[in-house]
Amino acid sequence: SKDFVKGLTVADGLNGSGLRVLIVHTRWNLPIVEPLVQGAVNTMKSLGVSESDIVIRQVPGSFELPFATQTLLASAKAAGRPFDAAIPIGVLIKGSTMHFEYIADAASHGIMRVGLEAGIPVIFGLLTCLTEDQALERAGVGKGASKGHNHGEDWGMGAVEMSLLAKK
Ligand SMILES: O=c1[nH]c(NC[C@H](O)[C@H](O)[C@H](O)CO)c([N+](=O)[O-])c(=O)[nH]1
Repeated sequence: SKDFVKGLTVADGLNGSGLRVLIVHTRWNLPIVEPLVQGAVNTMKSLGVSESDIVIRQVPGSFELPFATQTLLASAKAAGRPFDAAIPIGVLIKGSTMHFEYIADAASHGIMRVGLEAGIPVIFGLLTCLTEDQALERAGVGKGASKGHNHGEDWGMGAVEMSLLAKK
């Protein structure tokens, strides 16, 4: 039976073999970012993507994700080893100032623009949470009994699906 997670169903026939995927993740909120990265990697490997075709790089925070994704996609293409998709991963947790809103807005618009301009699917791997507990649950490491659902898995699946869509 297909996993049904809030409107997300597993697309049929997702074969990721031969795809190259870039993951750029933040060091901010790393204890939550790490399980998200692992969830994306494990899901992509389960869909046939080779571990050696998954390149993982890191940046300080979410505000740096658009630039890093843009420049790494461009340099891989220039080197003749283009990526089929990119998954920028960051966790924004609302603090006591408006910093969160400005970064969340800038990073989300930036990430969207990078994908459209590069013509390469860029998955929205940003958690924008009001509390740390919300973020932990969405990384599948919640403190409650359920532990939540690791959204990194959805992002890995989306990267494979969108790569195949772009190749058709
Ligand atoms: O990834 C994050 N970066 C954050 N700030 C750093 C920002 O992304 C940049 O790295 C920094 O402003 C330097 O450019 C965060 N907060 O400030 O709350 C946050 O929650 N998450």
